[in-house]
Amino acid sequence: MTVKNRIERVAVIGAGSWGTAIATVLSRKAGTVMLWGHREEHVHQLVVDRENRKHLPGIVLSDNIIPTSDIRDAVMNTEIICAVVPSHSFRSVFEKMTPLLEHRAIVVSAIKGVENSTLMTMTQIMDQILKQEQRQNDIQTAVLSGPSFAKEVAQGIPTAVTIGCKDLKIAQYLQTVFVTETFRVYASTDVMGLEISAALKNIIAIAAGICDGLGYGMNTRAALITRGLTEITRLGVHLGAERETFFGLSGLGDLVLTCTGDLSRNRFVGMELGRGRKLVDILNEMKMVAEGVKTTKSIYDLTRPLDIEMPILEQVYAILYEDKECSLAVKDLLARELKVE
Ligand SMILES: NC(=O)C1=CN([C@@H]2O[C@H](COP(=O)(O)OP(=O)(O)OC[C@H]3O[C@@H](n4cnc5c(N)ncnc54)[C@H](OP(=O)(O)O)[C@@H]3O)[C@@H](O)[C@H]2O)C=CC1
Ligand SMILES: O=C(CO)COP(=O)(O)O
Repeated sequence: MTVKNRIERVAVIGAGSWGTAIATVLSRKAGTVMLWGHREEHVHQLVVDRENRKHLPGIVLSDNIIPTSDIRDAVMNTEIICAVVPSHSFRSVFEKMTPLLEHRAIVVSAIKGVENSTLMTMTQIMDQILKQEQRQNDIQTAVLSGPSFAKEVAQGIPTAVTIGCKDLKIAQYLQTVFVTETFRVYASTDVMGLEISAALKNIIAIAAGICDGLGYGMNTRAALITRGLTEITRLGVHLGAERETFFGLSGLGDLVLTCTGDLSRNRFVGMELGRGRKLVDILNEMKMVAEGVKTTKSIYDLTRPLDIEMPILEQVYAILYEDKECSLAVKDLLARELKVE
């Protein structure tokens, strides 16, 4: 039995689908799980209904999950905090949170994205703010990533993820905190590899969705997953990540899940684009975040000055931000100069 380390109190910052699912996992391990949401009326609804109707319908919140809209209340007396807000809102949330963190707290990002304005990953944002607040030697940061649709995790469907921290001992401690009978956790020290693979798989999932929306078949999807993985690995290794990470749960694992799974919001955006709809209309209708849209811009801006070949990224960028026709983008990908694999 691997379900170890029952702890008193943990906090989940972000009451969307993934935050609520993680709270459900942690509720089996912790005495109290504080679940922070940014909108008071949503938190009130969680308190009254004991269900997140908007983001994770059908899952009953156990009694030890305490929804709150007061971030001080959420992080007070709490050693482990899991951050699960959309990447574009993380900086402002973390800025609010930092002065309130207990001495020696550990903040685990379960967010998959790269910030538009700074091109930073979530742990880079944390490191920057912690330094500004002179708390870099006090607070530890980590990442949770892997193939994990919120709905399936909350339903207790067997799932495996990876937790990364530069300090292996802390990653191994967090393993024991998050693991349950159905939620298996691996440890890693390759924080950059986990964050880059997690963010970039969403771009490839949009591409896979586009091809599905255009009516292409399994051959196309398999090619995209394989060449997408090459592209993600190329950038990750350039940024200092370990090659092996891209063949693990956060790399190949999440790429396969998101490029093939009907629950993926990123693949959904791609499918609708492939069917001919406009991005703005698709996003306006969605209740949840599709991180790949913003991340495509971040990674495009990040790689432009670098000499790194990212052909799928470039085509997804052109479709999302330059209104390129989807079928023309696929045609251009296929017409590229022939290569050695
Ligand atoms: N869902 C999944 O299966 C998985 C998601 N992830 C990652 O988790 C992260 C969160 O995604 P997910 O929970 O799915 O997204 P959702 O869209 O389901 O929920 C996002 C949550 O963040 C809230 N939010 C929006 N803006 C802000 C803000 N400015 N400040 C604070 N909170 C805000 C939303 O509130 P409201 O809607 O009420 O405004 C909502 O509660 C993403 O990076 C995603 O890639 C990772 C693995 C699995
Ligand atoms: O990251 C996810 C599963 O691991 C969720 O993917 P989507 O954001 O595309 O739904």
